[in-house]
Amino acid sequence: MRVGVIGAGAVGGALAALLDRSGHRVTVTARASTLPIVAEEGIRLTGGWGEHRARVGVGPVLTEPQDLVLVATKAMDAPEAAAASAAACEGATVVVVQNGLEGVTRAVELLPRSRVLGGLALFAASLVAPGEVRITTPGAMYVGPAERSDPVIAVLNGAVPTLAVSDLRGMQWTKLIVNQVNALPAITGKSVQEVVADAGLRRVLTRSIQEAARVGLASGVSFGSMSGLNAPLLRLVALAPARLAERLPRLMARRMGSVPNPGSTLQSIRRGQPTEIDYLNGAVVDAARAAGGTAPVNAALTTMVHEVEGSGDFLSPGEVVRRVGGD
Ligand SMILES: NC(=O)C1=CN([C@@H]2O[C@H](COP(=O)(O)OP(=O)(O)OC[C@H]3O[C@@H](n4cnc5c(N)ncnc54)[C@H](OP(=O)(O)O)[C@@H]3O)[C@@H](O)[C@H]2O)C=CC1
Ligand SMILES: CC(C)(CO)C(=O)C(=O)O
Repeated sequence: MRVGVIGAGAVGGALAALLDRSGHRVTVTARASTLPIVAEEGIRLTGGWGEHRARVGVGPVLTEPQDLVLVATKAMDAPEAAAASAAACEGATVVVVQNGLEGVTRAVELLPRSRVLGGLALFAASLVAPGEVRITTPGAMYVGPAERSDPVIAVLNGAVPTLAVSDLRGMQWTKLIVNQVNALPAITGKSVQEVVADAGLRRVLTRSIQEAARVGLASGVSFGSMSGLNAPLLRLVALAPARLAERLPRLMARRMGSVPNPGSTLQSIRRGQPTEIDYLNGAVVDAARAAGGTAPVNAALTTMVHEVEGSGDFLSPGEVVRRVGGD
């Protein structure tokens, strides 16, 4: 199958390499200094799914028609990146592999001649250098709305464990809960596992998770089941005393394994790039407002990530706990 991947970063690079390994004809888009490196050396995959060097086609945009296209940029870059390759997406299935709530809706508007699906990646990937990706935690992809028998699910599942989902919105919200682990590494420079091991930061993370789960419930969301999280558990976590709810971040860190995971937001900070935080904790703040409430912990975390983006200076755990305030 002809597969195009828009955005050869951590997730796009990993998926491009895995699809190449399972025999597909893969072309990726890349910018600036990444393009000549991928053209010359391909994409190198290491870590939890083994080693592979993928020789893939590469250009600034997709020019040839594709059967399947994966959009794997950060949320704020996706509209421009997808529009630039729109002609090659005509008639193709486009899977927007992205965190946050809005990616699919925006892509449907931009690509009216494509079938657009959403993709939620539960694996953790680090872009260690241009064209080089390390899988720090292997995990599944959830794609939908789709049936189990959908040929696109079969193609993806041949490369990376992929499950079809019917209620994409419920799954996007559960992923938004998982992505509560992103902000604190971006603010402190620590891995997700280090954040969870720190008592003060773990308390802040627990409060942001509980707040996000309450906002989801107030918005009428029916949380999907993914990676040990499901609707009854998240309802329990939303209402439980903080001490009990702290078990959830501990469970999430355990599932991540021992290889330090910076998360995708800290990786942007380390590269001096803008982060996606307005689409993660920021989305919780927006949803709270739409439901007539507030989300002060998620708002404080969003503000602090933007501060670190601007200054490049990480905050100490004590400062973060103080800034988030009240228990
Ligand atoms: N990393 C992870 O472990 C996970 C990430 N995700 C989600 O997946 C999505 C992608 O994240 P991730 O792979 O980490 O992000 P990266 O920043 O590693 O990769 C994004 C890629 O998109 C490229 N890009 C940006 N704008 C354009 C454009 N206009 N045209 C072409 N390419 C462009 C970037 O190029 P350049 O290098 O030039 O900036 C970069 O290579 C995000 O929504 C993230 O939240 C989900 C699960 C896990
Ligand atoms: C799954 C997880 C938390 C992996 O790090 C992720 O989605 C991200 O980093 O954006």
